[in-house]
Amino acid sequence: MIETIGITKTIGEKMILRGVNLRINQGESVAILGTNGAGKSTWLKIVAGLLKQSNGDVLLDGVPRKKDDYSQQQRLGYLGHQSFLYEAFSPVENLQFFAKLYQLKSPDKRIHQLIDDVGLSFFKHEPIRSFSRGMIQRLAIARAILHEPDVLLLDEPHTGLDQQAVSLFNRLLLDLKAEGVTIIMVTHDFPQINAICDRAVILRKGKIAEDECIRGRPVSWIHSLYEGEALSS
Ligand SMILES: Nc1ncnc2c1ncn2[C@@H]1O[C@H](COP(=O)(O)OP(=O)(O)OP(=O)(O)O)[C@@H](O)[C@H]1O
Repeated sequence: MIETIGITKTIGEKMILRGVNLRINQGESVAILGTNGAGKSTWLKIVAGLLKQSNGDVLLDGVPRKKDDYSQQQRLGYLGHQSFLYEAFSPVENLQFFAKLYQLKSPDKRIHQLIDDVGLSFFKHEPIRSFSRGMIQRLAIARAILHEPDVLLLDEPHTGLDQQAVSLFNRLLLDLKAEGVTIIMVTHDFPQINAICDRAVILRKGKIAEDECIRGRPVSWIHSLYEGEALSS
């Protein structure tokens, strides 16, 4: 379970988050929505431990989140706007490097399987510096789930993916969801929200404006919720 209690974030004069209270249970799949600049990525980075909140608490199964807590870090997979990959390395070498960081035992089979799963097996020994944006994103997805986290924090994960990669990735996410992995996805992509998520949280100006179950709802309803209309209709 992930809980953020009264999270605020101020940078300089700017108050980006204004008291975000959110509880997400293990196995939930939640979309975090909001207009540009609403504070979605900032909130996600705080949960990921990449950014420190100004006030408030982040709890992971009731335990305060600490940046250097290795066992907490091990449970989370984060995919942000930066890939964290090394361009001189091939897909295999990149994943071997991260497997070492996560101290995975005998990771080779999983590395090759994941490269296969994201459709990069043909390029697995080529340095990624010549890869397209979508290919990098495919590998970044593999990197984020390499250590089998039970909470996935995804910031606009479908960006740059072609239709085939979107389908591959969604299938992968749905498999993880079926295994009980928590999925928290910042996105503007309504069809993908509809395909993956059961709950939508809408941030407006650094605060939660809506928090609704969207299971079985059409994309148009989620749109209305986003626009602030659904509850009155
Ligand atoms: N390091 C920083 N210094 C100053 N302002 C920042 C910093 N990081 C974020 N901000 C500001 O905080 C606000 C929220 O940013 P954030 O990236 O969290 O928004 P977002 O909801 O993810 O937006 P988008 O949909 O555009 O990705 C923005 O106005 C942004 O300019």
